[in-house]
Amino acid sequence: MLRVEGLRKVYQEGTKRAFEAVADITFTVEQRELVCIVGPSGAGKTTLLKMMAGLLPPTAGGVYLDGEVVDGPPEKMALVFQDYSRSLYPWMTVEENVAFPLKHRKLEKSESAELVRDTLQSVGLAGAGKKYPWQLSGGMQQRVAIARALAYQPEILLMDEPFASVDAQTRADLEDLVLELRGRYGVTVVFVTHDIDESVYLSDRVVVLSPSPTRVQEIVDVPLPRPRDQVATKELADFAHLRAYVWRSIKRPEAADVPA
Ligand SMILES: Nc1ncnc2c1ncn2[C@@H]1O[C@H](COP(=O)(O)OP(=O)(O)OP(=O)(O)O)[C@@H](O)[C@H]1O
Repeated sequence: MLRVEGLRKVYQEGTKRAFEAVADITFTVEQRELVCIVGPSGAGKTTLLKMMAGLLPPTAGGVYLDGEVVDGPPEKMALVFQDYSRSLYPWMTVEENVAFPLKHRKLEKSESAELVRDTLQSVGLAGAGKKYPWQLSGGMQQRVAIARALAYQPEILLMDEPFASVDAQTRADLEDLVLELRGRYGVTVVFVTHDIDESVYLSDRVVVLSPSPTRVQEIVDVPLPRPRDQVATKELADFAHLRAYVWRSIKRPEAADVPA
């Protein structure tokens, strides 16, 4: 349903300092799939996600959602970024932040209030609606950002290193929250991460990117059983094997020659 085809991005095109960030990327994401994108630092992961979100025009190729070209932010998509402190409005309460994107939808006030209440409850923040973001911990603020994205009722959630700025325990909790919410809302998730363990733990498939100018190095299937569990899943020999495989593919592309 979401197809990335021959995508290329050259920054400052036509100038002497033109820089090819993304060379040629093609892959598809099926409905309800959870696909992680990993790659070395500076590989162009954010550039790719911005093009997928219709925020950055590609130099060549295209992104297609249900067969239609994406040339601006699609109604069916929502985004969650790493930097929750900049993505939430500090002068608005948690409820107002979650309700903000709903203003574009012509919803009854009661309908909008119900969506805000339900999504805050689903991320475990039922009691925090009247607080301001700066009164919450980093992990709680990121939950607000997730609730805001879900209240918009997207078919696709694009997440750009959403848990890179929180501590390890909170990160594990938020990973499980994403898995639970995907089950509950049936949303398709594209998740950019630096963290190989995180990519294997969450994914149905991992798209491994090469260093810049970026190409798809390979796409790794992750047939680990669901529901996943932070301890039981990570104890599996298959988890260790996949993790090592993806790691080698990123660090030493030529060394990932044992099939996953
Ligand atoms: N607006 C821009 N103008 C020029 N070059 C840019 C611009 N945005 C990004 N780049 C360059 O494109 C390359 C890819 O950047 P991008 O942020 O997409 O990579 P990334 O894989 O998300 O990085 P990281 O792993 O560090 O988060 C980098 O070399 C970066 O300097």
